Amino acid sequence: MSLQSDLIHVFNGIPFTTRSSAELLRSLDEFQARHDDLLLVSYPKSGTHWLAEIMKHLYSSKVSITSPIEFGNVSKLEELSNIPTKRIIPTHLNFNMLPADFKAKKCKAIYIIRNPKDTAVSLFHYYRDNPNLPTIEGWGTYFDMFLHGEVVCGSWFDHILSWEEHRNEMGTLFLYYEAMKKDIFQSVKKISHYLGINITDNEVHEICKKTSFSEMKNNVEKENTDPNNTVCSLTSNKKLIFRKGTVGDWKQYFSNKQNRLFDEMYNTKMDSSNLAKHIHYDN
Ligand SMILES: Nc1ncnc2c1ncn2[C@@H]1O[C@H](COP(=O)(O)OS(=O)(=O)O)[C@@H](OP(=O)(O)O)[C@H]1O
Repeated sequence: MSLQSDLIHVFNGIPFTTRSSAELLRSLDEFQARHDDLLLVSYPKSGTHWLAEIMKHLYSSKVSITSPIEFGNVSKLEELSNIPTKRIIPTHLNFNMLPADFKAKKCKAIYIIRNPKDTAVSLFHYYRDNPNLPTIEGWGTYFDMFLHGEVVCGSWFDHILSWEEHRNEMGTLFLYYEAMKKDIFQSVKKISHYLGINITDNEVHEICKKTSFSEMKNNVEKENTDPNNTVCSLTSNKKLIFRKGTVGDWKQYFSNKQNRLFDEMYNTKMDSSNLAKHIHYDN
């Protein structure tokens, strides 16, 4: 099956939507990072918006949460360079495509990981609802596409492994969606510790309340949508982001055979991964 379509182009072997122009992707390597830039990194549908909302409250108004670095055309990079405050930059980029200056300057990065089975289901719905993504035939066809990395942003496995391989270069903090669902208080404390932000337990409790799934979903209904109001390069429509926000939804979708195929691929690809023992794969 061809990965190319009117909405998708392949760059460095990875499918991107046309919302990330080839010209922009080509010029990423010239991007000037700043020492205090913070990257919020994820494979799509792993909890990026949740993490960004936590950041917004942790820093209050002293930072700019920008649009994703791979979204738009080259003028976007100029816009980013003109931001006067500390920048929090979301991205779905594989480590190998990250602008080199972030690596040279050892910028902090937080990478959020979700059980790939739930990630796959969440991305399936995104494909169905998001006009920026090509039409897919159904769950069965999509499942094979996901497993073989023929979806936007490429292979989940390659994405995770690329960031794990270089984890020490930037001191990347890895967070796990399911651990956040289980104990958001400790997760917020962990993030604030990583960033060196002093925060009281009461303040942490407040952040937990303000960033709950229901609170964030309700807020979307009240907001106007503008082209920059998601932290996902694949859409500007926030209404597409908040679907269920649960753990284990994959069980409603995977057949026994699909589950076996997925487990085989996971075990092969993640065999030498140290992160694998932290991923909530069996939830
Ligand atoms: N606050 C909060 N708590 C728990 N879960 C949450 C929260 N906010 C978003 N979500 C769920 O995260 C999924 C979307 O992931 P992303 O934000 O990474 O999407 S995107 O790739 O940036 O578009 C998507 O998952 P699914 O519901 O399974 O589709 C969202 O519902």
